[in-house]
Amino acid sequence: MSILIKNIKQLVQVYDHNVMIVKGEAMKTLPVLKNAYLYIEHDTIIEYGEMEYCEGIEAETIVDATGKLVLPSWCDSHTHIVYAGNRTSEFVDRINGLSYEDIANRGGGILNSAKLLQETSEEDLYNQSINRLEELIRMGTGAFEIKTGYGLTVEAELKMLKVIKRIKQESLAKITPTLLAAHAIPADYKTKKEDYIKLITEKLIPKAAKLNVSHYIDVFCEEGYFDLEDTETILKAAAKYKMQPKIHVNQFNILGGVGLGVKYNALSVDHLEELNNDDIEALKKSETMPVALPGCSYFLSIPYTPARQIIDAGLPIAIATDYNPGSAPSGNMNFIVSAACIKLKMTPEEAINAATINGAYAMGISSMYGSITRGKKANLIITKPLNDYSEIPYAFAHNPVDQVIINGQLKDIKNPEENFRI
Ligand SMILES: N=CN[C@@H](CCC(=O)O)C(=O)O
Ligand SMILES: [Zn+2]
Repeated sequence: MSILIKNIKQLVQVYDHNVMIVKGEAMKTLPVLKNAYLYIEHDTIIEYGEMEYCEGIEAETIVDATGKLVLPSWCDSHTHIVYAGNRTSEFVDRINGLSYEDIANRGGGILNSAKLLQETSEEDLYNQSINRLEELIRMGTGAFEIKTGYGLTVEAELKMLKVIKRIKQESLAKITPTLLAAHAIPADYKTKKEDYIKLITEKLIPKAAKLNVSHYIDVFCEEGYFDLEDTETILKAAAKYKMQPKIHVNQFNILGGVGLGVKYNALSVDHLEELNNDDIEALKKSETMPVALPGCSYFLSIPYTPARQIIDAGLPIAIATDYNPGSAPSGNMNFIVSAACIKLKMTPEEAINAATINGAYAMGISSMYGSITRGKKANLIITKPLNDYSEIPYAFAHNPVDQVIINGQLKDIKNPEENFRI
């Protein structure tokens, strides 16, 4: 199977060498080829160049992209897309004045989603989750990290892992599973948190490792959830099974989770709505990707991650949706790219770098995803007619996507019958 896309107005994020990460000042650059073609065979980007060099190239499918842009699919490195039902009643409670913390303190929040998930069959959970995922493929996302964390029992966490495994096997999208082993303390363990941590380290992690689905471990390191010591205990237990940390830190309070993540060679530290100089200094000495989640800040009306401080310190940053039922019930990366510009004061170049190559890095897949590079996977967005890539974040809440190519397959996203499964 081969596809030739011709007359591309801007071929965005195009690299001759295999870029893995973009940091600091370099994030201001987004390499673009104007009036270009792109040639794909099977699932792989084979060649690209200016239209004058396209002569003689033949393909089974020809796409005329006159007036349109082509860029790598969004790489969403932080989602909780596998969940049951929703939490609209808490949404209304918050409108009426309760905080996220108030809701959690009265037994709602994550515990609410866990109860629903425990009562939901594996099949139903799979169907709810894959439907959400496919809606997002239509909006341009081609790679997703998916966390467990709404199980809160060994059995329900393993059910989540099995659902993620099935999505990974069946979807054309690239899936990176993460075991969010410690997301909240279940009501039964309220006065015996140590016992719950033992359950995680002695039962859940070994059983999850046996399933061999996830190579990443996550903990919600936060006041009222898991403190620094708990987090370290869990990261140590997971390290025995070679699970690398990707952790929730600094959402509401700074506990030292960034430094701890760096100490355990975290692939990413996510949220960072609160951040201090020690955190910046720790990140400077690391290979860890800071990840901002502007959809969560928007939905909960909490501070936005200080992305300028991070980038101006020479660091990289990725942006992701945090798609979940409690703090960010949207997985629309187009909105996240806009919010990064409007609220985090990132330039369009920085935001697109953060949503593509750096998002891929935060999932450990940037050698194959996140840029238009020969040999990388053909996961692409073909936009509606646009003059420039900066119109993507500018027209916030618009959908710039016209067609997608996912794992080398051209998809008609306007057709409700279109399928995105292998
Ligand atoms: N903060 C921890 N976990 C999710 C929210 C979970 C929920 O409220 O259901 C987050 O990343 O925001
Ligand atoms: Zn999250």
